Amino acid sequence: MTETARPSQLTAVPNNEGVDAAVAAARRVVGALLHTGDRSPVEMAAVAAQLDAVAQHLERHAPTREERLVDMWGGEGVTRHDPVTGPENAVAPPLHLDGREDGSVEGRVTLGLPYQGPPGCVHGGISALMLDHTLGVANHWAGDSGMTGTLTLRYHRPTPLFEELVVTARQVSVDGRKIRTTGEITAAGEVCVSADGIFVNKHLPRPR
Ligand SMILES: CCCCC/C=C\C/C=C\C/C=C\C/C=C\CCCC(=O)SCCNC(=O)CCNC(=O)[C@H](O)C(C)(C)COP(=O)(O)OP(=O)(O)OC[C@H]1O[C@@H](n2cnc3c(N)ncnc32)[C@H](O)[C@@H]1OP(=O)(O)O
Repeated sequence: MTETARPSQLTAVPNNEGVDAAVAAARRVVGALLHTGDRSPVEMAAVAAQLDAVAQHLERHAPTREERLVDMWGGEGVTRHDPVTGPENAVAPPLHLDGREDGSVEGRVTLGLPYQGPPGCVHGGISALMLDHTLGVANHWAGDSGMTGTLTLRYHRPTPLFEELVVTARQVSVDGRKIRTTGEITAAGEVCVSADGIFVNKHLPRPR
């Protein structure tokens, strides 16, 4: 194999400390709020006050938005903030993607109640989000990448919550600036959602 020197981890690995640890706790809070709901003895007004106090503390010590944007895009490697894989983003499931030697990328994730659409199943927009991102990362892994121009999805069967999902994607072709990419989400070996994307080779400048 000639590719062993290439890093195959295409998404940021969470540090179990710093903001990543706080974000993991925030994800837990989001899940716990949804699981608890209003029909519990929990005093939600007190919970709201505690959470507001945490938010206020963070806001007081945050850099400006412009500074933060520069910081977010400072590294040349993988992003830590995106809403699919980002360990700094509490709304990210998070999905962790690895590059495979056959040129495709693969990630595994189990989603809970915050991502529910139909009863007990993943919201179709969340599937679209994961596939859009995974197709984008597959392009990055293949070498030619760009912005999503058209993303076509087929929902074959409901995508289950609370079960391991495998999200895969691969670049199919590059024709000038147009990049074709496909991917799918499977559960227990069955295809739940498949995606065909046309990406256009364009990159917005990083904030400086
Ligand atoms: C978020 C994290 C990013 C991290 C990046 C850095 C490192 C991280 C490492 C790994 C991660 C890698 C990747 C990131 C993962 C996911 C990425 C997320 C994807 C997105 O979330 S991205 C946001 C949504 N996306 C937009 O916000 C696009 C808005 N839009 C535009 O910016 C323009 O509209 C554009 C650029 C689409 C085209 O504009 P343009 O002027 O450059 O194109 P032009 O007219 O020159 O056409 C040239 C040829 O493309 C064909 N063509 C044109 N438009 C098309 C379309 N829509 N569909 C199909 N084909 C189309 C024409 O037909 C022609 O084809 P032909 O040559 O054959 O005639």
